[in-house]
Amino acid sequence: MAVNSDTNKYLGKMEDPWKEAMDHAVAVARKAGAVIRDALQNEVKIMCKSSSVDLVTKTDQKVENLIIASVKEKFPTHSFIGEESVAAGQPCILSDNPTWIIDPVDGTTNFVHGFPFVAVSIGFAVKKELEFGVVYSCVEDKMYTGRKGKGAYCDGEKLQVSDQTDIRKSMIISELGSNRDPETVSKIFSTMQKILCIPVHGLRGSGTAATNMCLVASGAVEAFFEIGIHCWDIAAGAVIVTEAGGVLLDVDGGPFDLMSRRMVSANNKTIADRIIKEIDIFPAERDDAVKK
Ligand SMILES: O=P(O)(O)OC[C@@]1(O)O[C@H](CO)[C@@H](O)[C@@H]1O
Ligand SMILES: [Mg+2]
Repeated sequence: MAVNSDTNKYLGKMEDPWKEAMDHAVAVARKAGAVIRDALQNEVKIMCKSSSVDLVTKTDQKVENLIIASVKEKFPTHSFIGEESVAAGQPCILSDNPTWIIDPVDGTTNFVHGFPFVAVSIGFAVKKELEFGVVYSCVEDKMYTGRKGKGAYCDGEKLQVSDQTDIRKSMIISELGSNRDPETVSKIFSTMQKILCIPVHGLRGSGTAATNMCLVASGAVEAFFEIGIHCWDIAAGAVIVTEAGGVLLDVDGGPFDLMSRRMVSANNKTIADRIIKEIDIFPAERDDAVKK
């Protein structure tokens, strides 16, 4: 049967209603990454947000504005949750509307120190369900993508999590975070100590949650866990990990909740459950907590 090009277009859209949005995310993430790379050549002026170790720069704000303006022009009805917009007082509520969840510079501390792991992270959710994720690790120039039901890729190569089920042969990645409350820091260290002493092969941290999740998806590490991350750090990575065959759980073993600021992402449930056994949970206010 002959199919004319209009029908093809229609069928194409039916096959993937968010293809255009995802292609746009990849293009704008690449553009944003080039801005970050350029900025790395210059002296960076540092500002602080919630504390002296919660850093932000003009580049974070410039890149977030660039991404939002470019998406708004193409998809004017869509909603946004962006790290710097939330810091400036915008609400952090995930509605049913198509929503872009953006971390313009994941790894700002790395960025200001020239530590070479910085990512642009763009997740996209519809009816509160994540549809695709794009993480551009811009210093390495690696483009990671995940599309619900269609797999995860890095620069066109299909990603697959590690098949390791033995925690003693595993490499784990986590972060120390930016909370310097001594009680919280000691819980983070005690969790890391217990995991190290299982013993695991190694414990790492890249300084960017989005990159950490891509490392789980690539099979370079078996798991990444953290309490204190935000939805913009992990929305894109969540799709990339699950599409590479991995699992996402809450740190208490319950279902993953994007807005809860707690997550274990792993190659499989055996590894995730083993890590969960060692996590000393501490409180972190939800991203969507109603502000008084
Ligand atoms: O502020 P940024 O640079 O976008 O986020 C960086 C980051 O340190 O914040 C999270 C919470 O600690 C970490 O997992 C993540 O790597
Ligand atoms: Mg971040």
